[in-house]
Amino acid sequence: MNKIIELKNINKIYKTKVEEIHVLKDISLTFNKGDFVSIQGKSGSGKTSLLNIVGLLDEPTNGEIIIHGEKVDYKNENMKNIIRNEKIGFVFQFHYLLNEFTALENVMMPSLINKNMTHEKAKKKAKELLSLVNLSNRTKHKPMELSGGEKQRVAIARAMMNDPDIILADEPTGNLDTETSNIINDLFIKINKERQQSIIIVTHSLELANLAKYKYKIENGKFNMILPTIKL
Ligand SMILES: Nc1ncnc2c1ncn2[C@@H]1O[C@H](COP(=O)(O)OP(=O)(O)OP(=O)(O)O)[C@@H](O)[C@H]1O
Repeated sequence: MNKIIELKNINKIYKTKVEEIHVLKDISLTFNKGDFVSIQGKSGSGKTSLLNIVGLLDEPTNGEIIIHGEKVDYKNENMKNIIRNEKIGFVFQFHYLLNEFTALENVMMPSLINKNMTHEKAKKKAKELLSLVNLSNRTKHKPMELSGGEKQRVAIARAMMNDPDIILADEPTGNLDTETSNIINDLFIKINKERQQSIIIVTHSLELANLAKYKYKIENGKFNMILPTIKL
């Protein structure tokens, strides 16, 4: 198996003026290449906290993260930026597309920031990704001219621009109706199957969670695998 991300004894404690909230308690987990993982849990259980730690958007209070066999050094901003830009794609509940740019330019953005390919190559690749998410007919539209589901599909295409090993999605269908959510769900399955990209999804949607190969639930700061029900 090909380990992509390992979490070792991760704790997250938020300290406010009035209290300390111990959100994640000694969590150890491994994500492998091609894994499709869903994370469920009650509101406030720590799902986003965990995803932010996996995506290096936040630091754990203690514990280690190892990415491709290399321990993350939180003091090393350069290392964190490289991992965030090259190895991880993010999809959030809100699309965070830039309103002044077209769908095509939004998808190209990560590679323009990374400067890892020519403008022409980036354009070609962004077009291919928009075709993958069935939006070839919307490349010149700006976010205001797209529906909610279309915006989210552009955001997914953008997350894939740098060929990340892993896509982290936080409530990606949270703002969408059932029909549009199903389109997005199918898209995640397609990406995972055809491109072998690992996907970790935080969701309240049972439908989406149930598509995953590995299902977890966070309860009282602990991570528990939901085992398949065996019919006798
Ligand atoms: N920066 C912070 N400072 C203090 N407390 C925080 C901070 N961020 C999150 N928390 C608290 O940590 C807990 C976990 O938050 P988190 O956002 O991870 O939950 P969640 O499971 O994603 O919730 P939801 O499903 O509602 O989005 C919550 O009780 C929240 O109030």
